[in-house]
Amino acid sequence: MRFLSRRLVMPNDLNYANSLFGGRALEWIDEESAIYAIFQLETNQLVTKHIGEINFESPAMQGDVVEFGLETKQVGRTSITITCLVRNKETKKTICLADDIVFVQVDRETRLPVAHGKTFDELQKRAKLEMQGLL
Ligand SMILES: CCCCCCCCCCCCCCCC(=O)SCCNC(=O)CCNC(=O)[C@H](O)C(C)(C)COP(=O)(O)OP(=O)(O)OC[C@H]1O[C@@H](n2cnc3c(N)ncnc32)[C@H](O)[C@@H]1OP(=O)(O)O
Repeated sequence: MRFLSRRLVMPNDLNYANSLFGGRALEWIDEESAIYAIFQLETNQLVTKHIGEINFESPAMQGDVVEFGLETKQVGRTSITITCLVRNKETKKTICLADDIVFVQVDRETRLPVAHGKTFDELQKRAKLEMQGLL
């Protein structure tokens, strides 16, 4: 899993209990995962199809920096399934885990699913090269 992005928890992100609002965390997860999926599949014609179970494990407080770990779990014909882990940058404590986030490539005109032409192995190979700084 690669931690590619960070955000600062600001006053506007808090719930009545002064911790990070769950809805804001979901918004960030959707956005971070979409950006990751766009670069994995090399297309921006993606829609969020499904967000599976999300487990909120510990709160984030105002002033905390949270980081987003992203990983490709599965690659289908038109879809990609992503895991997103949000954790506290400093303590590394897990804030929440979204295990099944599915994006589908759709045709610009018809908005129906279309094949993206990528495979899991291909994406894994590319990720390895990126981690070695070769891409
Ligand atoms: C260079 C930088 C540029 C930056 C510039 C960025 C600008 C560009 C930003 C774009 C960023 C996008 C991020 C926006 C995120 C939203 O906010 S999108 C808005 C919310 N989402 C929607 O409105 C989608 C509404 N849903 C739909 O339109 C239709 O359901 C869909 C997506 C076309 C799919 O239709 P469908 O009949 O379910 O299709 P179907 O063929 O049955 O399934 C398609 C695939 O989904 C899978 N699937 C279907 N149902 C499920 C399910 N329940 N669970 C799991 N998988 C499922 C199927 O297994 C299949 O996968 P494959 O086997 O083909 O890989």
